[in-house]
Amino acid sequence: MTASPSSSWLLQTRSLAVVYSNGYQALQPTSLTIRPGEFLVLLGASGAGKSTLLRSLNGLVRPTAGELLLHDIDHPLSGGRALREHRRRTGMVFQQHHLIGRQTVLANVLMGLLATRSSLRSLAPWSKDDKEKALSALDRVGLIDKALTRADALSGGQQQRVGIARALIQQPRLMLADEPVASLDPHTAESVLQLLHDICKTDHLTAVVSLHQIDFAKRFADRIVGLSQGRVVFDGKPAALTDADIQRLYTGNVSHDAPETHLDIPALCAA
Ligand SMILES: Nc1ncnc2c1ncn2[C@@H]1O[C@H](COP(=O)(O)OP(=O)(O)OP(=O)(O)O)[C@@H](O)[C@H]1O
Repeated sequence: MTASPSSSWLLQTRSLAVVYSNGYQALQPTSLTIRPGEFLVLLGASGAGKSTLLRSLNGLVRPTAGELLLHDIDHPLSGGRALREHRRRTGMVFQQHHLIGRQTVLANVLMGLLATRSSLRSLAPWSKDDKEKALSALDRVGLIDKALTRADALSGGQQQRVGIARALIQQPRLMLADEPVASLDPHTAESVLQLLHDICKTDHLTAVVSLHQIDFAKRFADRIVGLSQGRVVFDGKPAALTDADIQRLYTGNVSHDAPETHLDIPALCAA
């Protein structure tokens, strides 16, 4: 099913579910509608299913049931041209950056263009235009002066900025960021997340970002989707997230009959 180009939604999951090959159901049937330009943060304890949901949005994890709908591409996860087109327009930012350490920063950013090219074209050398695009992406993340530095000579925060530039060069409309600041110190994490947020807002990109830091989620998200044991247990604006919701998210305590576990919520928020 396809909606009109002026659609008020970019993507929808309809009862999307994932059972891994060992039989574990990491994502229960999940239906979400994600609007263009929305900065959506996925929260939940370790193992709640955040990465599984996020990666199923571009087929890095294959859903075993349900559907993913895009407003302008039919059956985006069906493979072939539809999946290629969906991935071409989807930037990914990973916790561990996945940079090639011995290559320059510029070369790493150019790698982002591979997602947009046929395998034949990707054998050709980078053009002047390609390099200008890469430098422009580096400029946006404040690293143009590091273009010719080896990637492994950068700090963790700088490497993550390169990861953002590599995603940006694809000119995506959807950004999927899987715990993009989990391995950074709190100050660097905040500046990298602020940058990602600002770029998404300026370019009107839709973002789905998994995070562990509740305070960042509250500050940056337009909408928080909270997962517990593969199920959505919260979906709303940051201001609507209560201490009880947080408790439920981080204890997996979805049953009202289950014994309560008390968490130090202020400490969690500040972590
Ligand atoms: N390839 C796999 N095969 C089997 N089980 C898996 C696989 N990948 C993840 N899981 C399991 O699925 C559940 C959800 O994992 P997922 O990585 O989506 O959680 P998460 O919320 O992103 O966790 P974290 O915050 O620790 O990254 C976990 O119990 C995990 O062990």
